[in-house]
Amino acid sequence: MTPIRTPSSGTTTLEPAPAPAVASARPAVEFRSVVKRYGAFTAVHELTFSIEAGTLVTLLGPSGCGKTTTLRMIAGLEQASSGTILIGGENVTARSAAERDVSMVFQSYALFPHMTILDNVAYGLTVGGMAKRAALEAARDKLALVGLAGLEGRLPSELSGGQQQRVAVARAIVLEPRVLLFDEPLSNLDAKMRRQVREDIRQLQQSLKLTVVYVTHDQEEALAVSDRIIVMAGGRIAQDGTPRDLYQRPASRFIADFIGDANIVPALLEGRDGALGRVRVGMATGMAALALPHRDLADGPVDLAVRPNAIRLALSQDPSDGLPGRVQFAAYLGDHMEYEVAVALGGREVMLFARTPDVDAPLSVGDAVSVGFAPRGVTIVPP
Ligand SMILES: Nc1ncnc2c1ncn2[C@@H]1O[C@H](COP(=O)(O)OP(=O)(O)OP(=O)(O)O)[C@@H](O)[C@H]1O
Repeated sequence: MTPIRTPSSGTTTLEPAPAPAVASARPAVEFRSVVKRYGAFTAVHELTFSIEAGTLVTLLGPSGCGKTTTLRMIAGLEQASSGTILIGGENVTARSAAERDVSMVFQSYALFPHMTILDNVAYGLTVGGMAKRAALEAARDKLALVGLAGLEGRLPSELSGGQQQRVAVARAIVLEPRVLLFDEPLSNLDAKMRRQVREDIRQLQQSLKLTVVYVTHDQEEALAVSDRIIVMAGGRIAQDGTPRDLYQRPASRFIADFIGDANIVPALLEGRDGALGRVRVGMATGMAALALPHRDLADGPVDLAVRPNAIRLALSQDPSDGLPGRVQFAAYLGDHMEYEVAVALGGREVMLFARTPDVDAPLSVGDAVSVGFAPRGVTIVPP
């Protein structure tokens, strides 16, 4: 019998253990038109997605978009108002948290303060009926796996935040759940530890082929750890794709701006050749047309998402060199410069945010510049 323990649901005994969270043909998690209402308020609208076993999928979005509610519905800590939730192909919609064979790692770690970390990790196994000795052995193995060999006898208070987070991960994986859930696991760590722990989580997930659903509001973290990202906004999916899809082919202005910074620049799509469209920026200038995927949009005004590092700045007032602009702000950041440059576009002044590697010959506030775009890092965004 396999126990599953979520700090808010207590410890319960489950059905005989199915296979651990390794890859299989069926989706590990499937949502079919799942809705969550709180009274008259709909927090999650008709959500449909599936998560392949052995992958790490992130639910990403701004505060209040419904990602935690979605994660908690996978865990069984919230019940869906309607729709169907499947885990490993089984309909678990009506099952409690204890009956779903999932494990959740919480922001707060939720370790037992009076127990050694070895006992913390072994706890769920012994409660589930495993002999103490075997449970301690399995716990020791998992602690070694997360890099904590030698510290088994310590209390949680004798560990750093990053180490406590690893204990929480060991405690979750020792149960060999079908799906491992992470709720903003790095939010209590400082910037340096965040990077380290996120790399550890990703490596562990890949080496054990774990199925992980991961919630964060931090787009960089999502890009760094995920096989796939489901971006949510207002309780709906705004885009579902690989990190590369989201960055290179954002489905909307919202995604372009949320995944990496983007300048939204008005432009004109004026013809096409195969998949590429001819795009003109700043009609009154000599800037050459860009050849960009037209994404099946009609000719006419379009928005471009221009990444800050795709902006090229040169000291020049010649309009044939690019769009005329003026530096409004400059900051030195060690390995790159950041600028804000005002350009006149589409009859209004647009402020562009640029990042350039040239720290040795920086531009100054007030400099007249010509602004060009490197095609890599520029994409047409659907309205
Ligand atoms: N128990 C509840 N009762 C009423 N409304 C709730 C409840 N739980 C969540 N909500 C609402 O549902 C919406 C989605 O909440 P959720 O916690 O899923 O968002 P989130 O994207 O995880 O945000 P955050 O990053 O701030 O945690 C929010 O508007 C929230 O106020």
